[in-house]
Amino acid sequence: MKLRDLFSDDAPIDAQGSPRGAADLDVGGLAVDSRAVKPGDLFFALAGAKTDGARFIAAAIDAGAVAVAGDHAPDGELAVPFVPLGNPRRALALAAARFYSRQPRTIAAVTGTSGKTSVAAFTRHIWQRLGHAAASIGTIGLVTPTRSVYGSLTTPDPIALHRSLDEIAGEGVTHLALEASSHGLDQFRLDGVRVAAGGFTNLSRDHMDYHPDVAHYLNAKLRLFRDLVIDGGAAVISADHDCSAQVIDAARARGLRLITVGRNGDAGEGIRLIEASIDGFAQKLTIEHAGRRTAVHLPLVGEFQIENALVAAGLVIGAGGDPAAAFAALDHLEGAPGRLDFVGERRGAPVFVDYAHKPDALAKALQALRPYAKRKLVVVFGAGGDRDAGKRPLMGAIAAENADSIIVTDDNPRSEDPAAIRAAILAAAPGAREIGDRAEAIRTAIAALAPGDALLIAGKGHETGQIVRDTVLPFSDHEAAAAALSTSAG
Ligand SMILES: CC(=O)N[C@H]1[C@@H](OP(=O)(O)OP(=O)(O)OC[C@H]2O[C@@H](n3ccc(=O)[nH]c3=O)[C@H](O)[C@@H]2O)O[C@H](CO)[C@@H](O)[C@@H]1O[C@H](C)C(=O)N[C@@H](C)C(=O)N[C@H](CCC(=O)O)C(=O)O
Ligand SMILES: Nc1ncnc2c1ncn2[C@@H]1O[C@H](COP(=O)(O)OP(=O)(O)OP(=O)(O)O)[C@@H](O)[C@H]1O
Ligand SMILES: N[C@H](CCC[C@H](N)C(=O)O)C(=O)O
Ligand SMILES: [Mg+2]
Repeated sequence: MKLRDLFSDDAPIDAQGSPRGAADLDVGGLAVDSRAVKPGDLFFALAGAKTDGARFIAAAIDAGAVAVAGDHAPDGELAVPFVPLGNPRRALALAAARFYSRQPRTIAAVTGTSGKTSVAAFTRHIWQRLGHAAASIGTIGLVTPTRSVYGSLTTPDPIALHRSLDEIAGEGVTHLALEASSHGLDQFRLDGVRVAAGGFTNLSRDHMDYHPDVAHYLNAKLRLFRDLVIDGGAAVISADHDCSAQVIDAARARGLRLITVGRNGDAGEGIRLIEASIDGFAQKLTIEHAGRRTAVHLPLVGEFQIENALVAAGLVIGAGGDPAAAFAALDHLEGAPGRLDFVGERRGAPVFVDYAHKPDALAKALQALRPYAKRKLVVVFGAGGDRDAGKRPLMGAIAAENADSIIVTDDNPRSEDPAAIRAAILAAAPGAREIGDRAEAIRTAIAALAPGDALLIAGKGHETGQIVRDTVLPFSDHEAAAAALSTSAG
């Protein structure tokens, strides 16, 4: 592709010392990491959290970059043309969208502190039931009708993202549900994606190691509605939270089609939850949309899954799906792997694996399981190293308040001292036990289960490794629980 075709008119590529004719240069690929540059690539030098890509321009050119783009030209002469950009991350995403030009024709994206992975999976399930070739991209990777590929980021970087969109569109995927993380939105990773419907679940404390304050965190999420959903698109917003009004205002300001969901959802355009009750490991709901009531049998544990299911149904409707068919599909939803996943029972006490690794999620997961614990509600959890340290005592206090028995263990200590992470949680959870080895913590918890108890193993969900320093040790809560369940007598 020609260099000129990667940029829109607001990126004047012939300016600032670029040699004449640079616009006609053939670009073979895009790169943001000098170590990944291939001959013929355009290298984007991005200022980052840890270092500045401008430091690696020489390395990128040595590796074969035919042009460089960035917000400031480096000192001295460059052997290749330089493209000056006001917002290089956004320009990168838009260039990636031009370079990898195909996208599934219907794309929905969901943001919020908790529930994104679940909503993306549910949206994919509903579309599939409606007969579409549907995929999802997020924390659990890329899932299409034919394959599943694990990815390390919730919202992939723009080059990987647009490459995937182009690839799956080529494979016939017509519908895609995407997770929009606050990092992804803040770093413009999703710009250039044609989002027909945006969803919002909720907002609570997370990522305070990245965002300077909650307002910044919310503003990053609001970019989905302010900047990304296409004109005339839909905004599907859970209406039951303090922050809901701000999200609704942002969507209104854009003139998006508003679909509010939940107990405060609009019973006309939106989806109002009229009533909900637990039915074993499922829930019975009555919802109202367009003045019509529908009974739903949601085959999932956890009140929070109602919010996720309604946002997913709203996204399907907002992207043009038939409401009655979308609601009928809710009776067949499957939870995303590792989200309040029932993995077995000992002496009649159910054991669940869940991905709650932040305060509100832990509270919601424990509250969701309370009805299943006639006797003790037991929780095994830890907190990640090199992540927001402020959430550790909050999670300790939430466990103390919502569980009857607590084992604090390790969850990806990364470069930190695992004992110090545990100590920060334990300080707020008096009486909790400390067992650093996660497999042993799970074994101990399962061995002690008695009839009437319920166990929540929280924090790792679908993960398959324990990150200790630079090493990822194979570890799965599912496997650890299965092993403990099979060896525990009774
Ligand atoms: C803090 C953060 O979000 N960093 C993201 C950011 O990296 P960065 O630009 O800040 O990286 P940097 O290390 O400072 O380097 C600056 C630039 O120099 C370049 N470089 C660096 C070294 C070199 O030798 N050559 C070179 O060219 C880098 O490629 C980069 O372009 O941009 C990169 C490209 O898009 C991302 O891969 C990277 O995600 C890192 C790996 C990450 O761990 N991110 C996590 C925190 C994240 O994004 N999580 C969210 C949320 C998950 C959730 O909600 O739970 C997610 O969407 O996954
Ligand atoms: N709507 C919700 N409200 C509160 N808590 C929720 C909600 N949905 C899920 N959770 C909790 O959050 C955990 C993570 O859920 P999920 O993976 O769907 O969210 P996510 O937003 O993708 O999270 P992450 O940003 O960590 O990928 C669940 O295991 C559960 O404990
Ligand atoms: N995307 C999240 C996942 C956290 C999962 C938890 N197991 C941990 O390691 O803290 C993060 O990287 O912060
Ligand atoms: Mg997720």
